[in-house]
Amino acid sequence: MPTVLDTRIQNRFRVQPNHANNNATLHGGTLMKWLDEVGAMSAMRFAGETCVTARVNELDFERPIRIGDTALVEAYVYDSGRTSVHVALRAWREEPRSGETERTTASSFTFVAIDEDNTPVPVPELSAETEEGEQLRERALAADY
Ligand SMILES: CCCCCCCCCCCCCCCC(=O)SCCNC(=O)CCNC(=O)[C@H](O)C(C)(C)COP(=O)(O)OP(=O)(O)OC[C@H]1O[C@@H](n2cnc3c(N)ncnc32)[C@H](O)[C@@H]1OP(=O)(O)O
Repeated sequence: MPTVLDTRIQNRFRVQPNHANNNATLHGGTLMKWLDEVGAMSAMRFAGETCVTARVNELDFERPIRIGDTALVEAYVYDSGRTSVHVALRAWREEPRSGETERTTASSFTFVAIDEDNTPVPVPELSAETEEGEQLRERALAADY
């Protein structure tokens, strides 16, 4: 039975001028793409199957990420259904020299595990196991991803 912490994946992206919007900050669509990529990795680690994005739940752009910052994206599975996988997503801007971070974004995406014919397939049960896993799960269920 996979645990919440087994599914926790972080990735960093260097925010370059070609990622900018007209405000010279990171384009929200680019960030959504990065959230989707890291979220899918987390869902697949949990399911042991290919997963596709079925739904982008609420997505809050709380703070901008500047060009030259590092975008730190974290995903973990906090709930599952028969074939669906619910992934909490958060992003931070990270100052590359100091490592200082500020949370910028919170969301959750729903993925569905599928077979080679694109038919939904069952996923395992999720275990919190540790206190940290339980805290992450509770935070996401309370919608503070
Ligand atoms: C470069 C800069 C440019 C920027 C520009 C912006 C970029 C911004 C990027 C954003 C990122 C977007 C995301 C892209 C990432 C891909 O490109 S992935 C490809 C896009 N996704 C797809 O093509 C999936 C299309 N959908 C499907 O194939 C089918 O609906 C699915 C998901 C396989 C489900 O099949 P189904 O026949 O509906 O299955 P069904 O048995 O009814 O339901 C199965 C389960 O799915 C759940 N489910 C089905 N539909 C949904 C739904 N809509 N919501 C929630 N759950 C659902 C059901 O509740 C059920 O759950 P369980 O009870 O089993 O746990």
